[in-house]
Amino acid sequence: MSAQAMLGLGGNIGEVKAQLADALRRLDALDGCRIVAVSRLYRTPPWGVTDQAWFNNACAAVQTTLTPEALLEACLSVERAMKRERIQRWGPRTVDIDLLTCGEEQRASQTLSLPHPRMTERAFVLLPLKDIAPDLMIAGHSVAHWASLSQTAGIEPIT
Ligand SMILES: Nc1nc2nc(S)n(CCO)c2c(=O)[nH]1
Repeated sequence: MSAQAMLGLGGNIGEVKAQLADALRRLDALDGCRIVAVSRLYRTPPWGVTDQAWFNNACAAVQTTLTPEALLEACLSVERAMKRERIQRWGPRTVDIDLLTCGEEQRASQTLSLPHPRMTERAFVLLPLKDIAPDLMIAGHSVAHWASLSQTAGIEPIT
């Protein structure tokens, strides 16, 4: 059984563009995962902890035969392989991979919430996601609609 999942990728330490490209290559190389679309890269103001460097963000679509739980573990394994350090919650990071959606799956556990609970509030997710899935429905509205409501001040595509 195959489904399309959406990932949010970001970072604000180091050569982020190269790091995100490496993360996507690693995901694409995993059994049961195939990257089928990647958004432009965006420069975005930090959300959450605001006194930190601006981020680079992108979104990717993955065709996958993995369960949501296995896909989450695959994303965490790529972060570990790239030595992503979790220093401070919502603080600076080299590379971060968020599982946003996985087909029509819904989850609400300690380890996994699907769709991602904050994705409709985050312009750094919605703008890249609109590049590749503008008509994806989240909580009754399209990604394009959520993006039109989001605070996009200062967010620019880099690529
Ligand atoms: N602009 C921006 N702000 C963020 N705050 C957090 S936490 N993160 C990590 C994503 O969960 C980001 C991010 O990727 N981009």
